[in-house]
Amino acid sequence: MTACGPSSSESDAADLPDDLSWPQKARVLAEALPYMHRFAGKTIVIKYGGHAMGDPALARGFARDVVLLKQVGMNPVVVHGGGPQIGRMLDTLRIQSTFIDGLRVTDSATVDVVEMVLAGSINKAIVTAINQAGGFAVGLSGKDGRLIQARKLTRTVRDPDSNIERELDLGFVGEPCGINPHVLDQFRQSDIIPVIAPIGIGSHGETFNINADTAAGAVAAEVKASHLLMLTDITGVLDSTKTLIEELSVERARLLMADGTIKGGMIPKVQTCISAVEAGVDAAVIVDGRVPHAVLLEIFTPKGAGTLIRAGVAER
Ligand SMILES: Nc1ncnc2c1ncn2[C@@H]1O[C@H](COP(=O)(O)OP(=O)(O)O)[C@@H](O)[C@H]1O
Ligand SMILES: CC(=O)N[C@@H](CCC(=O)OP(=O)(O)O)C(=O)O
Repeated sequence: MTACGPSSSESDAADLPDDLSWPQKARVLAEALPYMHRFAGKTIVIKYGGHAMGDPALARGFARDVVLLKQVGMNPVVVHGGGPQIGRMLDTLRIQSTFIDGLRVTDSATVDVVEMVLAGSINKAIVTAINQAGGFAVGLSGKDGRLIQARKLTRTVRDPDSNIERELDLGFVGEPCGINPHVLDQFRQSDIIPVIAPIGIGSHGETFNINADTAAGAVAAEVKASHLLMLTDITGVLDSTKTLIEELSVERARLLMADGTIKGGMIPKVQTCISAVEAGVDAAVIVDGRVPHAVLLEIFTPKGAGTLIRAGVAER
């Protein structure tokens, strides 16, 4: 390929505060070596949430982390969200939007905007950032190669007064019912980093809006990822006293959702982590994306930056 000029991968190294001496930096690198060996060849699915994307320096740091994972022999797969960005576009277009349990009720006008924002501007911004950081990213939505096949999501609620169940209609909100692994297999063999927008394709060609956490979990389960990292804008799962829970068993997670301690956008995140570890993903971690290089911290150090959920006994 003909080069058109330098990428910014070297020039933006000074984006983040430099608070380590050179010997400390050398030690960090040396300590990362065993993790590089352990995770070489493993697939790491990273869910990059809309709230974690706000700060340009952090976004550049994220892109560099992803490139570094690929460079040292891992197989990063990025699945992104963009809820706040969709919300802003809907506001501009004066389209009202409501959420039920963290899911956007999606009518036909809304699904067009969701696809435009997710598969259009956000997907391309992330692809550009990774490529600027020296990587080779390719953007896809779940429609490309029928990567994410989806069906309409149905939700039932029980009326507390009458105790009668009724079905809620969330419109074009979908749930993944099949992931085409061949598409991602092609990338695993190459230097390409896939960046996936959580748009699903229905059996009749309909477009479905899929919560990005759910999409990331389905991808992680299908590709048998070793790690699922969920980058968000909070330190992790908080208990009722607002204290960070560093390790969360599946049982306790279910209790905290039932008693309302875990609510809103954290519900699909935690449900996704549970499904992922039950499907064989070794570790699902809700990570604070506001921490510079949160991905590297989580993968290359014994002390991660959020809440770890894994089947069996969790240790950290
Ligand atoms: N128990 C909890 N612990 C932490 N965050 C929670 C909890 N319950 C609800 N939340 C909310 O979930 C939000 C994360 O979900 P969301 O806004 O959808 O993030 P993203 O855009 O990264 O997917 C947090 O910012 C917080 O407001
Ligand atoms: C069904 C549903 O809620 N879809 C989400 C898709 C984007 C998303 O999940 O983005 P975050 O990860 O940034 O929240 C939405 O419309 O906002």
